[in-house]
Amino acid sequence: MRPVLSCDEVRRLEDVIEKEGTSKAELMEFAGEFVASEALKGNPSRVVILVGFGNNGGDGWVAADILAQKDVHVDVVSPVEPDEISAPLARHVARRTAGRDVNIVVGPSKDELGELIGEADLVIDAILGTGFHGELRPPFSIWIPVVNELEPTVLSVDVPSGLDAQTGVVEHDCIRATRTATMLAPKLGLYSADGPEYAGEIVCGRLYDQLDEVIDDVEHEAEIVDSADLIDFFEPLPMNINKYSRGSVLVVAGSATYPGAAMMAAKAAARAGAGYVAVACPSACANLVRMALPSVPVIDIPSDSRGAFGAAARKAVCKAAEKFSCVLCGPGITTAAGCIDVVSGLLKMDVPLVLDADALNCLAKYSIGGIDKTPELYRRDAPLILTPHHKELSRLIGDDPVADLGTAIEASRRLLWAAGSEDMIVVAKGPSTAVAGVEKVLLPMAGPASLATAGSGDVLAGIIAGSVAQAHNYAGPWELLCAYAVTVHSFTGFAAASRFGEKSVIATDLIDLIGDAMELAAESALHDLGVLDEGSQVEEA
Ligand SMILES: NC(=O)C1=CN([C@@H]2O[C@H](COP(=O)(O)OP(=O)(O)OC[C@H]3O[C@@H](n4cnc5c(N)ncnc54)[C@H](O)[C@@H]3O)[C@@H](O)[C@H]2O)[C@H](O)CC1
Ligand SMILES: [K+]
Repeated sequence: MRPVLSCDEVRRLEDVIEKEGTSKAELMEFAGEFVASEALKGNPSRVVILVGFGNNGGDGWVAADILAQKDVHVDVVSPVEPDEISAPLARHVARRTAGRDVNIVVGPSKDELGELIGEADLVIDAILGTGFHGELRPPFSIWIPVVNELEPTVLSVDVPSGLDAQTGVVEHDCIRATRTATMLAPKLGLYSADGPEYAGEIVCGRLYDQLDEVIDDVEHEAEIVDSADLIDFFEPLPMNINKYSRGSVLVVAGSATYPGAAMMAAKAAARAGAGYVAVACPSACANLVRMALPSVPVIDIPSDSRGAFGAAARKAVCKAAEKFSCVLCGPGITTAAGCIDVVSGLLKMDVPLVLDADALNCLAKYSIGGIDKTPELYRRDAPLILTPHHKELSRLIGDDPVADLGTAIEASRRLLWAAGSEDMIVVAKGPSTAVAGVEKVLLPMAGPASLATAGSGDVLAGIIAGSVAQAHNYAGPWELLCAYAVTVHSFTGFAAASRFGEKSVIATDLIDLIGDAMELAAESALHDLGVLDEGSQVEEA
């Protein structure tokens, strides 16, 4: 797993490194060397380097110096003369570079800037990094649209300029990078909100050779999960199993209005590998589910007058739930009184439980001011996995806003710290999904935008429940198991997008591709580990 840091954590890490004897000035030299080495990969003959007033610009000035020494024609575009640069370290390297064989262009007009970029093979964006806040000011608010309009190959330094490195939000405008060379560790904003759209491919410069020894001296906002980290989940099925010992899931879902949610979640749990999946749904939709899923037993639960779980549902559901290795509750249930009862009944049982969709809204409904204030509702001895999207997560914490990855992680931590349990996991769903546990927050590989389609969450909930059900002898951490399920879901998105077209994917397509997705994820893990070479992977896929 690879750490992702907040801006504060990066600053603390720089301080730790400085205490160990490597100054910030030296780090800037290493950052510039890394940028230059990334730039040279494309063998450019002309490079335009856009620099700002701060240390991000400093990295750009160092790279300019190195590239010029490698016989690359370098134009440095600066808002001011090197002597007028405000950050002392950056001013020092700018003055030094000014004495070398580089062409410095101070405050160009729009046309001059456009001409320079038009002639260049590569643009290096060293305008703004982690120090950028608020609204983009001139001249950068003028430069950035000129760059984007010409669509050159752009290498951004640390983060694309205009992106808030912490939140990933682009308020006004932002450089569209082909690649982002980030320093020491990726910043959270590269994975949040607008980050993935603007950052392009992310490469990380370690800068400091003893990074592994000091990186744990600061907290990590999150950790990126690579397929290789999930290798243990791709074991083939052992011979000596039966349908129950493989793992069983009870899907407590559906209503007269939303029978499809129960069908999709149940089928996904089975496709994810559970040997026995049953559905407990209101009698109002039981026959529909039976007809749609011939391989799935359906337990009739008393309905209310609208076809949702009724007053007698809690007892019937809890009795049925006793026999299963995992219970998934929520898809399509509504928030009727009987549903709230069912959720509270299941929470009192010590069965591994996944709460999704309306089960989360039921939980929010019967706690005042957010469930983080009423942890007794969900303190229990078996794994509890909550799978909220941003709106559901906001409801769970008393309607405080959850708008991006950073606020989703913060909200998840509020719930987890209140419960204080290693058995509780929040899968905070969004364009980048965070899997948060009390110990750590994981960022599994994000799927394509095609996954933003109705029912996609029911499929993910099914994959999670199916995976938990199979984890009999699993010693944890549960975060990693959920990260595996999220990764498989992401791969279903890629597989479905290539088969049906990016815009045409619907949730039911994903279910039948879960098996393919598991194979793609396994191949990607073997490739990461160097067991499969590039050629064989392409052949297999
Ligand atoms: N992480 C590391 O170990 C290293 C990082 N380095 C680089 O340093 C930058 C951070 O540098 P800093 O000087 O703190 O900030 P910036 O260069 O990003 O920007 C500050 C600069 O920008 C101006 N500014 C701020 N907001 C705006 C705005 N809204 N509009 C216009 N201008 C704005 C402000 O006036 C400041 O002058 C980090 O990203 C790395 O690239 C080091 O090289 C060492 C290693
Ligand atoms: K930048």
